[in-house]
This record gives sequence, structure tokens and C-alpha cells, in this order.
Amino acid sequence: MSARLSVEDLAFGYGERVVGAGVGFSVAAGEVLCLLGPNGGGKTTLFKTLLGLLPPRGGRVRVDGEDTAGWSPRRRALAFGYVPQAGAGQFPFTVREMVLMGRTAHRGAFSAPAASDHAAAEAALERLGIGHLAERDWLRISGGERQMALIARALAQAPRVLVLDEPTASLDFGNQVRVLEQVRRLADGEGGEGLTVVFSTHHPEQAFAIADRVALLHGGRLARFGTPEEVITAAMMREVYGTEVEVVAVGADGMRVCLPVGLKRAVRAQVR
Ligand SMILES: Nc1ncnc2c1ncn2[C@@H]1O[C@H](COP(=O)(O)OP(=O)(O)OP(=O)(O)O)[C@@H](O)[C@H]1O
Repeated sequence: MSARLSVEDLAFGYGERVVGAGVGFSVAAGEVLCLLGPNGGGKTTLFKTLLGLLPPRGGRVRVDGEDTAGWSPRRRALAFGYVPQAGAGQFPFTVREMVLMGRTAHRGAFSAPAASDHAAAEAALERLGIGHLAERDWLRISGGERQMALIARALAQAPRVLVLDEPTASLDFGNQVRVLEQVRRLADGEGGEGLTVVFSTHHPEQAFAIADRVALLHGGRLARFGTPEEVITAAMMREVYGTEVEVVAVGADGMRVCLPVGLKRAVRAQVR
């Protein structure tokens, strides 16, 4: 069951420190929103505020029109799946146990997992193609394998809105493509109802590849919101990142990519 996520005039930050304000957007069920913006721009802080891990400093977060302000942690866990930025964490569990933890909100922390919880965990492991890692120790797998397992955990949770913070950051090229395909499929639904997906990345190509909408967070403001083609332009990349790029359409389906202008020449000149 997916949901519309709406953010209204949201202000967010830590203690006295305001990171962003006046942020508003809406994502429909079955859509993918890509959050772009420079390092330290506030993407993770915005995500934590959406999820209720940080209290909003102003404004509202709504799921299907309902203000989430008074929601219990369990209610939030049933609505939102979260894949945080990859970190090892100190969990002495197997990958299967970690994925099964995604089911906690469905059964309560102190009751044993039911057959349906085990089935959801197995299905998520298979869907991400990591069934072979199920018995491996969480502390002894690679960063990329851990990232895939965190996505499986969020899937096992069966959320309505899935929030992924730089989900491809530590992945090799093949796994990046597989994760992006998977994220798009989750939004499309494939037989079932599609999820509402929000993800952040530093790679504009990923927005062109799978996003319906792009939100650009810059200087604590929502600087742009629109389709990838509307938001990701040479002028925007110059203004926000201070880089000259050419936005070109490539391949049979004309997907756009950002090519840095004169990068090879500049690097050669530096090396000399
Ligand atoms: N726990 C914290 N307490 C206080 N300030 C913080 C905390 N975590 C991050 N910040 C600050 O908040 C601002 C936004 O950080 P945030 O992690 O949200 O940015 P980001 O866009 O996710 O960055 P990146 O792309 O580098 O991951 C930064 O200036 C950062 O230094």
C-alpha cells in the first residue's frame, strides 16, 4: 500500500542550528523523487526529519494528507522504510537476522517472528539477489553487500514510503545499476501497488535514469523542483556546483548525462 508524501513549509536542523527552511514538495504514490544537492546541503537532515528521527522546526510532513506529527514510532515504522547511508554498525547478527528486523513493527519487539515475517525476509533477500549471504556475519561482509542487505531489510518492512540516503554510494558499477533498477521497479509496483520512493545521490545521471521528479536542496532552500530535464541543466550545474557540464542525450532511448567540459584537458594540464 503506497501513499502520497507531502512536505509543507518544512524547517529542519539540529538544536539551535537551522539547516533548511521553507521546503515544500509532494510525491505521488508510485513516483520516484531524487534529492540532489551539494555536500552538507541538508539532504540527510531533511530525510531524518521526514522520518521523525528529528523533530521538524516548523511546517508539516503528511502521508496521504495526514500530519505525521503525533505518530508513534511504530506507526512511523509501518509507513516509512529507511535505508541510511552505509555504515558498518556493530551488530553481531547474520544478514538474515538483520533483514528479519525489518519486520519488528509488524509484530512488536518481544514476540517471535511469525511464518509471514520469515517469508517476507526471504522474499526480500531473493529480490535483491543476496540469498547466498543470508547466513553470513553482518560484520564480515563488504560495504556493498551490507548496502544491498539494508535495502532488503527496508523491503521486508513493507513500507508505504521508502527513503534511501545515497543508496549506491559504496556499490560497484553492476550493483549500482541493479539497485537503481530495483528502486524503479519498487515504485512501478510490478503486479502490486507501487511504493512512493525518495532517494538522494550525487550523480545526476541517476535522476535522469529513474526519477520522475528532482528536488534540489541548496543553501538551506528548495532551489528547484521539477522533472529531471527541467532541473538538471548546464546553468544549474554551474550555479550549484561551480562546474561546466554539457547535458547530452545518449543511447537508443536518448537518456541524458552530464559530461564535464574540458575535464581531461584540465587534468592533463595539472599533471604537467
Ligand atoms: N548531528 C549533527 N549536529 C549538528 N549539525 C550537523 C549534524 N549532522 C550534520 N550536521 C550539519 O548539518 C548540515 C547538513 O548536513 P547533512 O548531513 O544533512 O548534509 P547532506 O546534504 O546529507 O550532505 P552529504 O551530501 O555530504 O551527505 C551540515 O552543515 C552538517 O555539518
